[in-house]
Amino acid sequence: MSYSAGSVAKGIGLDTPPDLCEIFSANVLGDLDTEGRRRAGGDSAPWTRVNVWPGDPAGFRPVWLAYMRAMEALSQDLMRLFGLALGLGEDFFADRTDAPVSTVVANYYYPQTVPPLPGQLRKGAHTDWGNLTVLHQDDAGGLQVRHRDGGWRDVPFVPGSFVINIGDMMAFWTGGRWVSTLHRVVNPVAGRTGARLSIPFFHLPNHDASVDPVPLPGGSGPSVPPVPPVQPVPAGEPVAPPGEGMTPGRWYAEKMAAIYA
Ligand SMILES: O=C(O)CCC(=O)C(=O)O
Ligand SMILES: [Fe+2]
Repeated sequence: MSYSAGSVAKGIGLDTPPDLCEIFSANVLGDLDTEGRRRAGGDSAPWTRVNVWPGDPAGFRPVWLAYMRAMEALSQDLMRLFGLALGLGEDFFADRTDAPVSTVVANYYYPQTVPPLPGQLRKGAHTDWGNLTVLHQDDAGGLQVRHRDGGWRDVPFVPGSFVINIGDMMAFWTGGRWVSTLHRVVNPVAGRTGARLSIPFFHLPNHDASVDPVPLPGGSGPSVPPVPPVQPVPAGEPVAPPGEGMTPGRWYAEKMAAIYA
């Protein structure tokens, strides 16, 4: 049921050793029949795979399905707020997100009993690929976000709360006005071997929605200086605007391919 998590930092061009993390993953489309999944865009797309559920513990599958439904509804509410915040109206994203290919993941950061390799983290620096991420984290600590001043800030555990990350799609749609949060999970201090668990829900648009920048009231483009890239990321921003013909589906598939290469 678990496998190597690959290296998420490869998604922004960093060549790092594998993340010290195991993953369980399920997609909102993964329980549809073959035809339902195929309609979501091509046989090889990652979100057209069948969900594989463990039989043990009993009740695992219905709990996760209910959680995915609740997270999808919360994410849709947030997208309506995003539309209002951008001056586009609450329904602006509706037809771009009415057949979402969202994914839920459980990240199990196992106890570290041997020293990490140079450059190896629980999860390397990356941005999330969707519209937004609703992240549940436990109190073990280690999640950090990149700050405009070039440093990293700890994201504290706040009981009963979620962490919301802006993803690549919001950065594309807003022409960089909203920044796709660069983040990572650092290793526990030497000798502290405790595990960590986090559960991000990656809210994705329709696989074939347009990701071209939309004209924003007040003008598009960055309103704040870009976050400095993590060295040795190639020059430019961590998330470069996609070329012609990019779709969320292709962006997601290409990032996945880089991460698990
Ligand atoms: O474990 C965390 O707190 C963050 C996980 C994460 O960034 C991810 O899975 O994309
Ligand atoms: Fe992430």
